[in-house]
Amino acid sequence: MNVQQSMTVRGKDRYKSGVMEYKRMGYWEPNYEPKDTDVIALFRVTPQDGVDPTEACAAVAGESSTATWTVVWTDRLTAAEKYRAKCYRVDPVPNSPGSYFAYIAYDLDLFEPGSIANLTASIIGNVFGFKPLKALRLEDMRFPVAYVKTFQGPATGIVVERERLDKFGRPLLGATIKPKLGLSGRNYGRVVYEALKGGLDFTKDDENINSQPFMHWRERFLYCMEAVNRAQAATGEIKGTYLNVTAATMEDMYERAEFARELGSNIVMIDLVIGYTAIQSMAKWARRNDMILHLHRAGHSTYTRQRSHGVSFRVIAKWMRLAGVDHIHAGTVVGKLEGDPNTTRGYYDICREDFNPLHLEHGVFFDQHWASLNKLMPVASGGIHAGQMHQLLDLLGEDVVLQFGGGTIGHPRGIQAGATANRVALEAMILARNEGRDYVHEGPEILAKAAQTCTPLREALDVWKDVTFNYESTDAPDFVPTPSMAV
Ligand SMILES: O=C(COP(=O)(O)O)[C@H](O)[C@H](O)COP(=O)(O)O
Ligand SMILES: [Mg+2]
Repeated sequence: MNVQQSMTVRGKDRYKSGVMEYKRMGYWEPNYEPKDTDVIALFRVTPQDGVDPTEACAAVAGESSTATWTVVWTDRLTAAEKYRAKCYRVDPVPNSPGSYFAYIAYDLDLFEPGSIANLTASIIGNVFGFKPLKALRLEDMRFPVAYVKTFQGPATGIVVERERLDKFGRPLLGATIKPKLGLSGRNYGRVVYEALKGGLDFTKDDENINSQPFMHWRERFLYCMEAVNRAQAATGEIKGTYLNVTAATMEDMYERAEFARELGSNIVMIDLVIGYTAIQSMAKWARRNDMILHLHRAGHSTYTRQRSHGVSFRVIAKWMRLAGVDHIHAGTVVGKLEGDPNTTRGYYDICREDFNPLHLEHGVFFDQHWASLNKLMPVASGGIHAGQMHQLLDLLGEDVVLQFGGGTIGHPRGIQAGATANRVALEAMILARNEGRDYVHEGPEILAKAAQTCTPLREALDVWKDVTFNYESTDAPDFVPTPSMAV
């Protein structure tokens, strides 16, 4: 669709004062072959009516690298050709008139090593507010190995997490304490104890539990760790509770994390809303202190959910693997929150594989080597219950934390019973899978059989059997990938 030759103005005309189209300033280079060492970003660009698509895509390259709206002679003091990001390919988005995929290559030297803040200041810095665009979405990114190697990656990783917990061969089980807000420290600790004693591996503070008047953070930490210790003693298993250290300042977060460590916690938690630099700081702290770092993606849906504008969660997942968290909420598919199966599968692969091959059906547009960065444990959380165990295992695999908040605490016979129902459902499903049974199709039967000797499971299945969340996905691709889209 595009003029397939460079339109870059060369010679002395290039630096004459005045406004020049971005595609003529050198930000559209259709013959450019991206180097192995380039960072690549794929944007979905929706230009305003009447704006030439190639110019809009070139502008995205320009505004996310070196350009401003007019020619500046000071470009000549730099290696401008190298530092200019180059849009090298523009494809119309299939079935979506007016939208274009823009592939943009950035020289590695544009980025400070090991800094998500610096990366994002370019890639999502100014450009999302650029007036000639109606909408802009960052769909995917590819990072060269040399760049990946400048990041710490997950502080602990899946392998070491399992070794520390001494739990193998099955998903881990967790629960978010409910109600999210209002419990006193003592009552909160009681919920933690019962959930862990009933059979869960982890409990979790919710995203908005920090240090409110009804329960200051030290109170929460003290009661939660008492609960963990008692549950460990009662069950002989290692247990954990994600103590949310999210706070207003880094100093406060370090203070809270250090107190969690002093009390013997094996895990702390942060929210995505603390920002990339704070996340990287906490990842380094977690590595130094032998702590697992759980990330709740609080806030992400404000910019990940719409197909045409924002940042895809697959990109956030990549940034977070680089940044160095150990757990990341990545969707449930069957639960209450957004999650198209194929797209979610792509997020899980980004967290757990050494190498992600291009897989358009899963929304993965590039090969990505992870250069031995640790693997990141995805967390499935939000409106799930024991009756979905076969689907969860099938869709999400084994290296995942399945978190049932309401699906534990809302059990008719209480929290311990809710936890037991989930643990028994999981163990029954793992046994069936290991015996080679077709557990996906026989799932309901397998659960019913286990429920014959487990009253809590029977009650859980009875109370939640009809609960499903079948809504149309807002994030699933609205196009069918074609082979020509493979780079
Ligand atoms: O409180 C919950 C879930 O509670 P419940 O299990 O009672 O529904 C979590 O904050 C959400 O799962 C976050 O969503 P995501 O994991 O998609 O970020
Ligand atoms: Mg929550």
